[in-house]
Amino acid sequence: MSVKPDTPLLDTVDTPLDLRKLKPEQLRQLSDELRAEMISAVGSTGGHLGSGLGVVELTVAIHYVFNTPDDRLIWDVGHQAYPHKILTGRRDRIRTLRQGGGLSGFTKRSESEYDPFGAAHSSTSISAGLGFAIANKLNDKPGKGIAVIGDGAMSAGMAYEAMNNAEQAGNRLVVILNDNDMSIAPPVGGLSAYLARMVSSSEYMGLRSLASKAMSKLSRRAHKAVGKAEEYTRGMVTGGTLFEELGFYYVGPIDGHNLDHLIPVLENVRDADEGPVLIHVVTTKGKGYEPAESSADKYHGVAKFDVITGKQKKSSGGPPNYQNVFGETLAKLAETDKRICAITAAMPSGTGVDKFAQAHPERSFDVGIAEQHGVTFAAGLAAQGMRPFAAIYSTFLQRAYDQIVHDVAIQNLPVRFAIDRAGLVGADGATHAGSFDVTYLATLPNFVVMAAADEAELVHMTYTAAEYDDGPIALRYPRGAGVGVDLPETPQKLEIGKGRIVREGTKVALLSLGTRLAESLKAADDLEAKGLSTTVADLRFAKPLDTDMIERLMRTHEVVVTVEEAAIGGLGAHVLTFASDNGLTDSGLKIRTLRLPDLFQDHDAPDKQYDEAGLNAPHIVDAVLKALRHNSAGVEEARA
Ligand SMILES: Cc1ncc(C[n+]2csc(CCOP(=O)(O)OP(=O)(O)O)c2C)c(N)n1
Ligand SMILES: CC(=O)[C@@H](O)[C@H](O)COP(=O)(O)O
Ligand SMILES: [Mg+2]
Repeated sequence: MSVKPDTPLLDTVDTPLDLRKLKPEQLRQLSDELRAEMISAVGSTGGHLGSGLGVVELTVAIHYVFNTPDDRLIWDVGHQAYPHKILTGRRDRIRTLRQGGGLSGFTKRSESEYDPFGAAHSSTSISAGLGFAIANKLNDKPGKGIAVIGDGAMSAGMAYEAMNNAEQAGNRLVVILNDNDMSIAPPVGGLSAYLARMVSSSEYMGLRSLASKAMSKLSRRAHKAVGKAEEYTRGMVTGGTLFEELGFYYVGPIDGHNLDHLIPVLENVRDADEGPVLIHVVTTKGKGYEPAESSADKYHGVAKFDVITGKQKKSSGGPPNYQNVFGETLAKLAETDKRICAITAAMPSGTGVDKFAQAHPERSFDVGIAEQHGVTFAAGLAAQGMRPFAAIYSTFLQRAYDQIVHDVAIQNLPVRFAIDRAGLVGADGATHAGSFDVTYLATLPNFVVMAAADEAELVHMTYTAAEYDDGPIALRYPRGAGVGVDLPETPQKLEIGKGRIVREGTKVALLSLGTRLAESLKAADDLEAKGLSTTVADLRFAKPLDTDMIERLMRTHEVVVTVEEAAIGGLGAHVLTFASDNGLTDSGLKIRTLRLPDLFQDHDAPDKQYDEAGLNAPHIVDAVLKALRHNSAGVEEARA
């Protein structure tokens, strides 16, 4: 348990209206208390820590200077918005963050009028901010769009698409680039290097005298204030920055922890007649909490932790997680197969690609938050004879759907998709759930779609994908620990489109795809105990289906139930289509499809989410009994 900090000043602030009553000289104390409160809260819940710590002063300054909620403040990704939540009427629930029924770990429209736009996937803030700004302009309403976007999020194409369009917003759009020189991992690529040069270049520092030139492009009022602004900013870059070329007035870089710098610069920008403006703010991820500042990932995402020591309460021991199994298996395969490459879109540790990178740095590519580019890059590699694995979370792969269809599937290129975070993910909630990939991939001609039932299957599927050169192939697996089966010494090449019978019965057949296999086996035990002989098949492939096996089971069993951690339109839909196309439903066969519900499920513990989804063993049993019109004891009910 973390002790709640003493926060006398913060206790007087429930919303930004209270904050704006404070004197500027009180904001330092308020920020310190806000930081302590955030550390204490995340210590007791776990969650995203480093990013929020880095924007404490920025959060205070924005709400102090701008007229939120009428000025529409949009936090990119939203993982840094905990201090914002504390200052916008949600402090009383801050220790429910990411818990079932509690506050979301991201911004969410239904939570507060101070969250005008929901987020969690990155790089949407400038587009949305532009939308708010233009809507207000068209309706002659006051209110700017203020987008706060990190240097990592700035690597995505969408940010540039938005900036390319931003001029029409004029001074109603303010972009604040929060540059902490970190993504989840250290940031990559030319843009990151460019920002680092902007911040550190001695040439630039020597050009301070040109500050007034840059600032004079803003309003006359701002021009008058330029002396003050110049004094408070660390300097200004001459014209010609990338952002200026895109039509922004660039201001910065400024020290994002120094309120004496932040407040007057934000005031100037608020009052400027011209725009759009981009303020380049330099911060430190994890600021003000030593264990975070000194950790390699700056405590991006943490388990519950002891505030004094910073030690996280992570469970040790137990089965290896799927990510490590994938990364290590691929690294091993790549020792003898020089064509294997791995691609991650800014999630090297999350996907296990870091394991591959340690062994094969020259064949490992972190493309930044750029899933679309990552997929087409993989397509190019595949077209040139390489064996690329694009290791991307299911939810983030949604971004690259046209690239999947147009660049990969239509050209039938053998890109291997290692689809991580398949199924429900727990505390990150609906935005991060891997619900749709089976549906969106298995509908595409040429695709092979596999789902691992356990970590040993993941080894086999990784190998199978590596060896498959006939077209695109995907393997999906969930977040976290495996089920504890032995890992094979030698991976097997699976026959494409063939499932396996795990347990043979006669009356009920459960067709499982993915890690619901364990629940299906539990359900089978229960059904057997009720006298219902049950077959359990691990289909392995959503596409191509093992039609021989499915037809045999349909012809020999009374009830067939599909079970998958995927939305409607996945395995169940394909099995039903096959059955009806082939007349297998014409003679009284009972088919039921268990899948994720047709709604966006809120964050909670994964097992509870699966309970809510109706995908645990009791739900499978229930579906069978209902199909057979048996009561819960397995006794057949009289028909009306
Ligand atoms: C489309 C998409 N891809 C990947 C992620 C995973 N992700 C969340 S935060 C983050 C790093 C963001 O870095 P930055 O914008 O610099 O923010 P910081 O955490 O440094 O404050 C990544 C890669 C995501 N949320 N959305
Ligand atoms: C904000 C974000 O998108 C990531 O930080 C995400 O929360 C990571 O999720 P995992 O913990 O499953 O890697
Ligand atoms: Mg960053």
